[in-house]
Amino acid sequence: MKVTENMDLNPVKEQQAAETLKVEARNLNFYYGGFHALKGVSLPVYANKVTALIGPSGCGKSTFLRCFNRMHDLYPGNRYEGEIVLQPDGVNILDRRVDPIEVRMRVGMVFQKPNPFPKSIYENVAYGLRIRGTNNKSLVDDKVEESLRGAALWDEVKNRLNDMAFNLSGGQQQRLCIARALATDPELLLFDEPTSALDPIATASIEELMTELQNRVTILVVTHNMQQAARVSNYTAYMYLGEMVEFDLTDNIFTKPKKKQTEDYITGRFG
Ligand SMILES: Nc1ncnc2c1ncn2[C@@H]1O[C@H](COP(=O)(O)OP(=O)(O)OP(=O)(O)O)[C@@H](O)[C@H]1O
Repeated sequence: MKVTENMDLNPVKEQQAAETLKVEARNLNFYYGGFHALKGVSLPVYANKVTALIGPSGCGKSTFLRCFNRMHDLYPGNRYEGEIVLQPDGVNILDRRVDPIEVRMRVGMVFQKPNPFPKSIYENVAYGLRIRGTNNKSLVDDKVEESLRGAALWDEVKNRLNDMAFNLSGGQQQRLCIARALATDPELLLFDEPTSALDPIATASIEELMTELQNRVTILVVTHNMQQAARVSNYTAYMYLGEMVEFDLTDNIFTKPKKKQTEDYITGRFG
């Protein structure tokens, strides 16, 4: 390779430049009433990659994640400023004119504790399709199977689709919630500490699933577990007191962070 004077030799920048942006937070501020919880946060989220949000308790990870599907709209007094731009259409999903229900079809969410609806396994997965008005039985059947396969649950439940979802184990319930989120073909999946209520075996299967799902969806995950961030993510963002401190390739964050604050956190000296 011929090196010219102006050539950017920073491999991180080169790698990032080669990625496709799926969604980008731009100078995002968020307020719970009078409390300023997110302060000018910007973050690129690259398509078909896993991006992990880490940081000490209370730094705003969950608050930030919930902005991506307008979940804060459900409570009065909450206020966003700034933009979250979803590609490829460049729509600012925080724009009041954008329907939050439509946003939630494109941006799915999986919570810390598995939260299946009090319905059958089948109806849990079919739920989003029914909201969308898809009622054709064979279409719904196909989508339910495809989503359960996508969540690596099909083989375990194919003969008991009419059982209540609560009869499944915790790990199976979490995979069911992932299948439910996948059924509407989301472009972005948000995971809020998805394994903190699970045992190590169920945790490993969810982590494996996240890696497989990258082929079809972009993932943003909040985790307290730094080993998990290191195992599953391509990019990591470190937050502190409502601000974005550092964002980089996960390998760099864990081996050569640029900011001392990040280094102190990942080495366990603080937080
Ligand atoms: N509904 C709410 N009303 C007012 N303040 C809130 C609300 N939810 C969270 N906060 C505050 O916003 C800040 C960020 O909280 P958040 O839950 O986003 O942090 P976090 O990094 O996800 O924490 P943890 O890792 O403990 O889950 C905290 O100071 C918290 O007390």
